[in-house]
Amino acid sequence: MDVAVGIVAQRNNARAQELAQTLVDTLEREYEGVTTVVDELTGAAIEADGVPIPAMGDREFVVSIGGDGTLLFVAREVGATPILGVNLGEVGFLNAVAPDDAREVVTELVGQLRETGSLEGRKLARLQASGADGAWALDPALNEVVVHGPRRGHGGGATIEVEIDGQQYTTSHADGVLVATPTGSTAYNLSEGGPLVQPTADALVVTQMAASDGMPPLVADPGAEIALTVSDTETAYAISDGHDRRELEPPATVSISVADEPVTLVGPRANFFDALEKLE
Ligand SMILES: NC(=O)c1ccc[n+]([C@@H]2O[C@H](COP(=O)([O-])OP(=O)(O)OC[C@H]3O[C@@H](n4cnc5c(N)ncnc54)[C@H](O)[C@@H]3O)[C@@H](O)[C@H]2O)c1
Ligand SMILES: Nc1ncnc2c1ncn2[C@@H]1O[C@H](COP(=O)(O)OP(=O)(O)OP(=O)(O)O)[C@@H](O)[C@H]1O
Repeated sequence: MDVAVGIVAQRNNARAQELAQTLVDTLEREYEGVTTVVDELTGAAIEADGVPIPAMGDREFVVSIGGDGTLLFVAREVGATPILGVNLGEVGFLNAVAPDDAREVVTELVGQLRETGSLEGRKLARLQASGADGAWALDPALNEVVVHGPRRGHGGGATIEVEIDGQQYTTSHADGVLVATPTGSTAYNLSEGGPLVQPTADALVVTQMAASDGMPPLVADPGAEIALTVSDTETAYAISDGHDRRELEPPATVSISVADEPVTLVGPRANFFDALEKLE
């Protein structure tokens, strides 16, 4: 079969752009029937034609070269298209492949596609967050959805009630409340005292942020319908993966549950316990 591969390099990162060039050269020169396309910024840097990243949605897979932020960004843009994460960032928790191994892994994936017509991927759950009656929705979150008051710290919080499947879990004054996926458990959730979750576990985590009268972080059923109601403040925000942000008009309720469409990662799986060392 013909194979089409998308490649996104972290912007302003010459090393990432060079690796993108190497992958383009390797795949286009050494393999017949394989086409590559890069994103617009990478294209400008390596003097190739680039396409908007959402247009890579019809590729067999997309290579994200950069840090965790770049992978989160690519995942937002390409939806269900499988992603291979190559780590050129500082933490690189979501990206299992080292730059020196990228060529080999990419060619292996192309080989697999040609032999079997498909790729074995791992599905990572995302969260959907929406306002009352579905009036608005955030981009699906791979890490977490945060609802917080006007700002972090003294005097910046709000009262936030947490309901799980219609039952109250806790109400407290807090900087915010976050709902994390297993993937996101090692990110913001960890800084706020939430538990680490093994990536193969099917669960959601609800963690209060600097609550004055809080409850322990809760590991919730993946099917849970979570409602966060924010009050006693002029403004508040709901944020997906630190990027897609919605200003709320309190009192306001944000409904959070597992999204229909997961992210699919391909390539070698990072060893979770080894990867934890990166967080220290
Ligand atoms: N205090 C905090 O820990 C804090 C505050 C804000 C945002 N964040 C995280 O940053 C994410 C957005 O990432 P970005 O790179 O666009 O922003 P960013 O540039 O602010 O990076 C935040 C850091 O989080 C790391 N990170 C992201 N996802 C991770 C994961 N699943 N496991 C371990 N580390 C991870 C990144 O490598 C980076 O070091 C948000 O989803 C949130 O989880 C963390
Ligand atoms: N090729 C690109 N085209 C457009 N925007 C990009 C591109 N690459 C990265 N970005 C933007 O940069 C952000 C990610 O970069 P960020 O500085 O957070 O680095 P990172 O991948 O997390 O690496 P590090 O770990 O070094 O911080 C994305 O959210 C996106 O907005």
